[in-house]
Amino acid sequence: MGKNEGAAPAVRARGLRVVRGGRVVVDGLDLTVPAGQVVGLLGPSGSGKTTLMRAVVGVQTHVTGELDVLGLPAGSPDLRRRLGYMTQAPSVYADLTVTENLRYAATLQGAPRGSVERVLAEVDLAPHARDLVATLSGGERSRVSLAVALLGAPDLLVLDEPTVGLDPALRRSLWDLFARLRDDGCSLLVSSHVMDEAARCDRLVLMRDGAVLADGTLAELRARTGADDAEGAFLALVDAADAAGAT
Ligand SMILES: Nc1ncnc2c1ncn2[C@@H]1O[C@H](COP(=O)(O)OP(=O)(O)OP(=O)(O)O)[C@@H](O)[C@H]1O
Repeated sequence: MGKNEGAAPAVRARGLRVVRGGRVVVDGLDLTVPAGQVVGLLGPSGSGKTTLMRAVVGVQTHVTGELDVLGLPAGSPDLRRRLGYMTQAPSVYADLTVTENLRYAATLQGAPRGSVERVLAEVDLAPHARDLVATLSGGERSRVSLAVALLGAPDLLVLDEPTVGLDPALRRSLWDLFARLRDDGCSLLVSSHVMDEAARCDRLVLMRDGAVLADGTLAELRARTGADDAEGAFLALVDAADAAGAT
């Protein structure tokens, strides 16, 4: 039996609604993300991916409807140590070394001793442990942010566009890491607007205008639309939704 069999879904939303700046940006969203999978949250810029992730990790205000994370209401104090979140903006100090950043974050999170060395190895940054973050490349810097999110050995990792701006080899090594974390029992929700990353996900959630356009495996979405890839499936689903809306 798999580690996550019978486990509560990683995320379960019913009628989720979020207002930002006086505007409804997520409207009646229903979604179930199973545990123990790498789930890709895909959609164009402004479709609500970041807003949904912020609601999941409990930092978004003006959220109504039902939202459960690992079987508990989003924002529950008990979830704090079970979630890892990597935002689009770097969450590390440029004037500290990689290790200093991680030690500081580990203290704030109350992460166990030894977690700094563990995450350094996980994101392949041990050779840069003593380097100032200011001297790292963009890809190395985003791996430091990822390492911070991994410090508490989270059950659910929420990553907002972690591969943006990275070269193809680095993107591949990060997706390999996500698969390893999944194999160790972690659930991952990873946003991207690069549709070709869909092939690395166990399951996809396609978002548009603050709602879920479709969700399923890439094979299911391809079969449903007759498209060759995620981008084709997304466009076919947009056309179908527009045609349904026009009638
Ligand atoms: N602080 C804010 N105040 C008001 N509206 C906001 C705010 N942040 C985002 N929005 C709006 O909410 C909507 C959803 O934005 P969100 O950042 O969730 O989209 P996204 O899919 O993550 O986009 P991207 O891929 O560009 O990050 C957009 O229309 C955006 O303009």
